[in-house]
Amino acid sequence: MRITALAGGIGGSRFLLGVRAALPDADITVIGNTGDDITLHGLRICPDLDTVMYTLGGGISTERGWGRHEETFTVAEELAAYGVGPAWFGLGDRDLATHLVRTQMLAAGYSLTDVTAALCQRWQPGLRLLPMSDDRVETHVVVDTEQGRRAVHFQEWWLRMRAATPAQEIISVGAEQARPAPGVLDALADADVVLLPPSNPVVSIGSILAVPGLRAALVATPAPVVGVSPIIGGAPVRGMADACLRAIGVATTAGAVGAHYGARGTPATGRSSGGGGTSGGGTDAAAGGGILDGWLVDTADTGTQVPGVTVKARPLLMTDIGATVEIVRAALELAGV
Ligand SMILES: C[C@H](OP(=O)(O)O)C(=O)O
Repeated sequence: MRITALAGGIGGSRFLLGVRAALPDADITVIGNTGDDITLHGLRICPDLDTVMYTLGGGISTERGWGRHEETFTVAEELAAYGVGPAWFGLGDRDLATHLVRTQMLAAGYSLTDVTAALCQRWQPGLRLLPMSDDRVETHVVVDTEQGRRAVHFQEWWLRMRAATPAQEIISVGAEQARPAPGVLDALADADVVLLPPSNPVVSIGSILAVPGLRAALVATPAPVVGVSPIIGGAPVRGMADACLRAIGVATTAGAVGAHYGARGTPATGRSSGGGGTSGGGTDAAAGGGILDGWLVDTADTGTQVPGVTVKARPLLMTDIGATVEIVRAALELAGV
């Protein structure tokens, strides 16, 4: 079976562990979010791609959910001693090696797709990890500060501001010019099933959908498309998705997020921009419309309805790998595969 999943970082990776365990023989392709990417100290850092790679490759810090296990932070401490920040970004020593390799390869002319494949040679995640685009797309957040309105990088808003400063707007800078990375559109067209893990619907899945052509490929694929709600009982399972949803005028409920994704082929209600949550991918709106055939919600949200979408309720907490496998099986059952 060919499974294609769109994924952010921590939530997406935990779900993917379940996909791999549920279907060890499946051909799994992951289209990873690169909107969180940032350049620090001259290094290109791809937090979500690395979280998928480390989690599936057994190198993740399971306590933190991001970065390497058995990590040290000597370089970050030395930088701080020079007064060089930002202190809010956790740059570990082991992790640094990944960014050095990536930056060196990008500078030598390799694409992010090639670099990601090369890094995965080491980690053997058991799936094909593709960046959503080889072109640079960065999520920026418009906030009001004492110095006035300004745009900050998503990482600064998420990590330094803890998403506590209301986002006036979330923008996918560069999305309109971005092209899907090689293999991305084929992975959607050739899939037997497409899964949307319980990743952040705005800054993870929304960023991926902001790449022109991605939404249209989801609408057009003959494969069923099933999503798993990241919202349970009116709150995000983890992360600060509520702050992101507020910014795009979508309520923090499983039903509202399902309607935001929308029934496949129909104009989705509640979707505030063509980019699927973030603005900047607006040119894709013409090819727009909803993307879901099925929507899995938690039993806390039993009774949720999304017009045109088959909704099923079951426990959605990914407490351990066994529970996650059962969620994946329910998603596949909903997809009818
Ligand atoms: C819900 C979210 O999942 P991600 O978008 O990182 O996959 C998170 O873990 O913050």
